[in-house]
Amino acid sequence: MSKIMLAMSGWRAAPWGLGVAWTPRAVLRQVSSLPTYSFPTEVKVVEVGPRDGLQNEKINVPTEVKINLINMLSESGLKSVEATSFVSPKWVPQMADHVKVMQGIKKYPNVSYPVLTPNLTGFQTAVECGAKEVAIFGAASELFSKKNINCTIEESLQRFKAVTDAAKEANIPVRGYVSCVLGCPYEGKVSPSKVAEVAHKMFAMGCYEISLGDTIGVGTPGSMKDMLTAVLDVIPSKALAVHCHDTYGQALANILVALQGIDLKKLTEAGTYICKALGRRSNSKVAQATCKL
Ligand SMILES: CC(C)(COP(=O)([O-])OP(=O)([O-])OC[C@H]1O[C@@H](n2cnc3c(N)ncnc32)[C@H](O)[C@@H]1OP(=O)([O-])[O-])[C@@H](O)C(=O)NCCC(=O)NCCSC(=O)C[C@@](C)(O)CC(=O)[O-]
Repeated sequence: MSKIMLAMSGWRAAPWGLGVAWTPRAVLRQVSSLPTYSFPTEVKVVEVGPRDGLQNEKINVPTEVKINLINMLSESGLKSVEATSFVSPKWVPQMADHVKVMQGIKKYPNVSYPVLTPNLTGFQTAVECGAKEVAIFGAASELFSKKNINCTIEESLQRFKAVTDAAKEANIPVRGYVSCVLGCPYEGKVSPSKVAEVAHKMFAMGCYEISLGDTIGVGTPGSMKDMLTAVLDVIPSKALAVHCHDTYGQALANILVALQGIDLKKLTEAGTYICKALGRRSNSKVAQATCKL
């Protein structure tokens, strides 16, 4: 009984509306009349715990522990493990051991180990340490950009262009993160069109994949859908990923919306689609999904 009550309260906004006879049979009838959505047949997991999780740890996690963690994650079957970030140790002391981490981990042949590189300095050091994939990280919010990487969005794009140009030369794939796609801790609401604009610029400069970050976990399935609809106007879904922090317990619901994609106009045009996705919780409660058309 309590389960039914729970389900009923959760379904109040469902398409059939309020005022129906809420018997278990009625509930089942309504569920079976829901449109059926396709789910992905393939899921790509980008494990970000060693970077996004550990960058927030207040205690100093010893380098050896990080290396062991990354090795164990590789052995677990993951194909992509974000290992560290080549950022300033003054800004993020937790990642100050990036050289040792990158040089200390076992590089399994079928696993990629992307690292964050905010500028050319970081890119060059990362490559010297053996990085074969990098990620640049921008934001759809001016204030977040300033507080995170100490420059405006426009300035960040210029720095990223230098990185993507160098990466092209070195034949190194680049992922692009856009933070604050569903809300900013400083500016509040962020418009889907701003997200689409920044994402498109990063895609146009050569990122093979754009990961859309709900940095503070304020997104909901509704805002995720609106944002993705705007971004899908300018970037093909095969090049999109979502990165959902689970701060308010919404990450899995938001990922589900991204995966279903059925209501998103570009996805409905496709006869079949493969959606690569992931959902996970790390120390910092991160979940990330990547959808491929
Ligand atoms: C971008 C900078 C470097 C600009 O920082 P800055 O202070 O403006 O840089 P600068 O060019 O003026 O240089 C200042 C000093 O930093 C050094 N420096 C310069 N670049 C590097 C580098 N790459 N690696 C190491 N050192 C560097 C540089 O050599 C110099 O050293 P000094 O002469 O003072 O001794 C800084 O703001 C920074 O490192 N920020 C990192 C922020 C960060 O890592 N945030 C967390 C990751 S983003 C995230 O978590 C979101 C994401 C991706 O998960 C998605 C989501 O959830 O939304």
